Amino acid sequence: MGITARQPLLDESLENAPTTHAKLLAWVAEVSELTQPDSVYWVDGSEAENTRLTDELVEAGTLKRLNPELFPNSFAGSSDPKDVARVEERTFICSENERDAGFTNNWMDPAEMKGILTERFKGSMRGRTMYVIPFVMGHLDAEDPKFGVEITDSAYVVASMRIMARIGTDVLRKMEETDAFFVPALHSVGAPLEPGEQDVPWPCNEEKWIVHFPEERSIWSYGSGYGGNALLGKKCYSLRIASVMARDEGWLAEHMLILKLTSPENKSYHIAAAFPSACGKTNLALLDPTIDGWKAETLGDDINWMRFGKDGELRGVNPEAGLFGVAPGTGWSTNPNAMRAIAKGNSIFTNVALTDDGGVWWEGMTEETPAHLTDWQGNDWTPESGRPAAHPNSRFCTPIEQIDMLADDYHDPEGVKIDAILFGGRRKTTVPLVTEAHDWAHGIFMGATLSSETTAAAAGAVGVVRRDPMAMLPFIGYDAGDYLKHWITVSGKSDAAHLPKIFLVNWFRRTADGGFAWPGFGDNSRVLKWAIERIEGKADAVETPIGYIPTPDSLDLTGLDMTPADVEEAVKVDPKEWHEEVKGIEEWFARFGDSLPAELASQLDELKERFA
Ligand SMILES: Nc1nc2c(ncn2[C@@H]2O[C@H](COP(=O)(O)OP(=O)(O)OP(=O)(O)O)[C@@H](O)[C@H]2O)c(=O)[nH]1
Ligand SMILES: O=C([O-])CC(=O)C(=O)O
Ligand SMILES: [Mn+2]
Repeated sequence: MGITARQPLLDESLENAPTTHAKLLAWVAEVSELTQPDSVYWVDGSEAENTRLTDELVEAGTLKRLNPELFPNSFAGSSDPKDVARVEERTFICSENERDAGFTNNWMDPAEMKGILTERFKGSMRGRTMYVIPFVMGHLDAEDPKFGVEITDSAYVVASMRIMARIGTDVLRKMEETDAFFVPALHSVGAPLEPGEQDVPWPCNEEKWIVHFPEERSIWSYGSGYGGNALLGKKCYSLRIASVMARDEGWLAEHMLILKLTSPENKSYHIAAAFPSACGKTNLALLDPTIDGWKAETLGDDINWMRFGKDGELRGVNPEAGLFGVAPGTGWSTNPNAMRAIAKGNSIFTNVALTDDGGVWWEGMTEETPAHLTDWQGNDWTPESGRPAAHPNSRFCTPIEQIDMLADDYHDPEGVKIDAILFGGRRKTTVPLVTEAHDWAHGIFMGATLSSETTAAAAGAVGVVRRDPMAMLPFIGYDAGDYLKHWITVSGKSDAAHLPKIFLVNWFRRTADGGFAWPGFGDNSRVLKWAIERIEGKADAVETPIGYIPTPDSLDLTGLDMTPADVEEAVKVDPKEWHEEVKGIEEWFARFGDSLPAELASQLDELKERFA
C-alpha cells in the first residue's frame, strides 16, 4: 500500500483514537508517520480482543493452539533460531554523557543513535498493524503509578504484554485523567512487508538494537521479537529505565524475586532474592517447602521495586502481572507450583517442544521422556535425537494470578516489608551454599561482587564466570559505580535495626564427583529456615573471613539423604579458592576506576585482612 492510499486511514484512526492525552496522540502520530503501518490499533486489553489477536496469530502460523483439555486457551510458538534470547551486545544506554552509561553498558551519543534508529524505523511497519499498548508497571492505584505505552508491530508482543503487565483501557483512562507522564517504548520487528509479500511465522531482523535514552526515559527496540528484547515493560522499563528513575527519586529497581515465608510459629517474613537470569528466581519464588510446618507464598519472580518507608523499613513490590519463566528444569518434582499455574491455561509458550497430543514438553518437565515430540524448530524428535527438544531459553508466559500460592499482599500497592535479601549466583566452586554478611555494608559488598556462570538467557557463551553486581549487570541503566553508591546512600536513611539481613547463596556448587553439593529447589526452604533463624537469633553459625556460615548441624536435614559432613562440604570456605576469588574481585573493582564507592574499596581491604 502506497503512502497516499494509507494516509487517510491513519488520520481516521487518530481522529478516532480512544484518548485525549495530547502527548500520547502526538507521539502515536509521529511514530505512524515514521514507520508507515497499514493501520493503527489501540489495544483495550479485553478478552475479546485477545481472542481475535491469538486467532490471527494462529492463522499466521506464529502460534499453535494447544489441546484445550491439556492447556486451555494456551498457545505455543517458535521464534526465528537467531532470535532466542536477550542480546546484550546490541543493548545500549544512550545517556548524554558517556560517563553516565558506565563501563558495564554499550554507549552511543543519543543524537547519533536517534539518527541510526530513525533510518531503521523508517517504513519498518509497512504492511503491518501498529499496536498501541497503554500499560502500567506496578499498581494502577499506586501513589505514583509508572505508566508506559508500547508501540509495536507484533501481535505476539501484544498478547504477551497482556499477561506480563496491566494494560488497556483502564490504564489509558487513568493516564489521561492525570495527564500523566508515560515512558514511550517503541518496538518494531524490523520486517516490513511489500505489497503481496507473504509473512513468515516469526518476523525479525538480523540487525538488532535495544536502546534506552535514560534522560528522556524512552526506549527504542528494533529487530527482535523475543522476551526482554521486545516486551518492553520488563527489562527495558522496569529495570533499565526504572533504575534511573529510582536513582533520581530515591528508590531501588532490582532483578529480584519476592517470597513470603511463614514459620510453624506463624511468624511471616519476606525475602527478596537477586540471582542472574536463569539462576533460580522463578524456582525459589514458587518454592514448595520440604520442611514441616513452613508455608511459602509468592509475590514476584523477576523484578522488585523497593523503597525505604519513613519508619526506615524497606518495602518491596512486584511491578509485573505475569511470569516469563525458563521452561527447561521446570517440572512436577522441581516446581509443582509453576506446573499447576501453567496447567490452568491462558499461557503462551515459546521455543518449547510439542507432544503428539497437542501439549508441550521440555527437558526436566517429567521423569519420563516422551517417545516422540516435535522439537522447538518443528522437527521430529526422539530421545535418540541427541539434541534438546526445547531451546534452553524456552519460556512459559503465564498470569501471576494463576499461582495458587500467590500472597494476598501481591495486590497491595504499598508492597511488603523486606526482612532478608539474598544474593546468589551459579558457581561450581568457591562460593558456599549460604553465607550471612557481617553487616549491611558487607552485604552490599557481597552484592557488588556477585558472580555467576553465564546462561542461555542471553545470546553468547554459556558457563563463563562473570561478575554480575546485584544480578543487575545487563540491567543497570546508568554507571555501575553510581548504582552501587546509590544502594549505600539510599539505605543511609535507615538503621541497623530496620535494615534486612543479607545473605549470599549458591545452589549450584559441585562436589568432587561432579554432582550438586545441595539438592536445591524445595530443599532450599532449609536454607531459608536457617536465614530466618539467624534473624531470630536462634541458629548457630561459624564466623569465617567471608561471613557467617551454618554449623553442620544448624541446617534442618530432616527427611533428607544428607549428613552434616555433606553440609560441611557444601558450606566450606576454601582459602585457596578464595585467594583466586579475591584476585577476581580486585580485577573487577579496578574496572570501575574513579566511580568505585570508597566504602566498597575498604570492604575489599577488610576482606583481604581477614584472610591474611
Ligand atoms: N540445581 C539447581 N538448579 C536450579 C535450582 N533452582 C533453579 N534451578 C535451575 O535454574 C534454571 C533457571 O531457573 P529460573 O528459576 O527459571 O531462573 P530465573 O532466575 O527466574 O531466570 P530469569 O527469568 O531468566 O531471570 C532452571 O533450569 C532451573 O531448573 C536449584 O535450586 N538447584
Ligand atoms: O528478559 C528476559 O528475556 C527474561 C529474563 O527474565 C531474563 O533474561 O532475566
Ligand atoms: Mn530476569
